[in-house]
Amino acid sequence: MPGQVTVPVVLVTGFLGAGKTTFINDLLARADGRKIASIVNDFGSINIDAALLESRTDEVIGLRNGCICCSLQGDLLRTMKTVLGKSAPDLIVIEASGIADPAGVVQGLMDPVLFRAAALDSVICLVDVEDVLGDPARWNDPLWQAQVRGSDLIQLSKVTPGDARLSEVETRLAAMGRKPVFGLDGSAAEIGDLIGATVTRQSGAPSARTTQSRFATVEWTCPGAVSLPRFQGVIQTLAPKLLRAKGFLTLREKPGQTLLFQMVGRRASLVPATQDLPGCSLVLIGEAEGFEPNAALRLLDALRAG
Ligand SMILES: Nc1nc2c(ncn2[C@@H]2O[C@H](COP(=O)(O)OP(=O)(O)OP(=O)(O)O)[C@@H](O)[C@H]2O)c(=O)[nH]1
Repeated sequence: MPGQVTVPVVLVTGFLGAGKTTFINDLLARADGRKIASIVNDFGSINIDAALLESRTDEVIGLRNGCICCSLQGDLLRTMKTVLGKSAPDLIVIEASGIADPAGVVQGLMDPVLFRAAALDSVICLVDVEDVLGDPARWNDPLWQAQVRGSDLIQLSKVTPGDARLSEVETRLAAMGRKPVFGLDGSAAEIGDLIGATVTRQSGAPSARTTQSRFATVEWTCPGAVSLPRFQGVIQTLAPKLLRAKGFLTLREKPGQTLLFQMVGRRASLVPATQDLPGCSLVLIGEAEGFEPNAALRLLDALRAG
């Protein structure tokens, strides 16, 4: 279309809990008046990431119940067209789920009609330094590798500035051909680092297709409040098999207050949420081999009893 403005698109990828939402929120806080639309793909039907971004972005759309690298590719394209049709943002940021292979998302975004209106500028991958240093097996994880190799830029998260092991992380990422690396000194990539880069892309089949069957997910909601010690007991029981858990909680001990629960590996936090959501809604994810959703649901359901 003559005179059509092409909106830049940034895809944010990275393993479960690597810090994608945190990075996007930080980016939005530094938007300098730019109108940014965010499209967030959570792996479950409860849209936690969309809720976490809502207050910071001009428009946030959650894509649920599937993965945008495969089953939701069509939904992503339709959503992009809707966003472009109604608001003409300055930038579209897409957060892939932590189980997505970015190659599948990139393939969808290369749709020639869409590309004229919204062109993918860069793919940035969040690499959780605590995770790779704490669990060196992550370097050989095929999905993690697909996320790193499928990106143009790397942003490190959970960095302790001055940590002598950072040079090892940098060297290993460089050996995978991944540069530049942001965050070695704790800093974050700017919007200007993410757009305007000319990256040559080729459409092709996604490299890894292990994502859907590899993980098991539990979604649990409860209209009322739960007891904190009993909730902690359930999480402690499940923790060895969990890769990621997140959600909103209401506790009997703190009536009327919504809390945000986050767990990545063995590290958990429970902090006041900025949203006011009644009851509890949680998403738990683990490797299908080892994590039993029905057993987890039974433990969680027992929390309703008091
Ligand atoms: N200390 C520290 N914590 C971080 C950093 N980035 C993220 N976190 C924490 O890590 C947890 C997961 O962060 P998110 O931003 O939700 O991660 P995500 O990649 O969006 O998670 P999924 O979408 O579930 O895959 C949260 O408790 C964050 O507060 C960081 O740079 N430093």
